[in-house]
Amino acid sequence: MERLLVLVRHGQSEWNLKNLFTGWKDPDLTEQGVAEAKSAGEQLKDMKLEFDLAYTSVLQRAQKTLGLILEELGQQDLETIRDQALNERDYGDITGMNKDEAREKFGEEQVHIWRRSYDVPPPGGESLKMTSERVLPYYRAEILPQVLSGKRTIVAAHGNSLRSLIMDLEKLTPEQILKRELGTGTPIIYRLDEDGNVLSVEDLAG
Ligand SMILES: O=C(O)[C@@H](CO)OP(=O)(O)O
Repeated sequence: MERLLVLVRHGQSEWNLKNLFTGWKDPDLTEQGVAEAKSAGEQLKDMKLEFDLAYTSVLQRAQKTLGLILEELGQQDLETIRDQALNERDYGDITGMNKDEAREKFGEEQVHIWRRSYDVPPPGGESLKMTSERVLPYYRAEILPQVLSGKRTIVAAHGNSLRSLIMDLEKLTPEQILKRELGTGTPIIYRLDEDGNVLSVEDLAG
């Protein structure tokens, strides 16, 4: 039996383009983001992949990315479950701030710690560790059992919610995961064994 799990970060959003901390804010995709999502769909179609179930966050950039991918695959009516557990990490008080302006105001090092340390949250927001603490229980309770039952599953979510999942799937250390940058609209294809361990991983970013 095939146990297929595809993860994809949303295409470029308006706030990615403006270089703003986004978190739980809900900007739309840019034109480039739409193109990235369509091209992710084409890549999956070329690989002859099809899905039985989809998951996404409650944020439109992830939902629209998923919708465009499914349209390319001719699967726009696929059962889709939307859950806040898959949302981007909450950036708290710095949400909406320009990332370069934040570096000027708080210093390069502090901003790097907020963005890429494992367990230091930005003020009023979530660290990657805190993000994992909501993503992983949801993955284990809701998504994994479906994958293990043979439902080919796609998850369209966000840089940091997916990082916490990838860290767990690939058994990475905090240092390893924090160096991993996920491309917008780039699918990562996992095949799992019957216990949910990764048998193979293919990152279409190459
Ligand atoms: O702004 C955000 O919400 C995220 C993802 O774009 O940014 P970062 O790269 O700092 O994790």
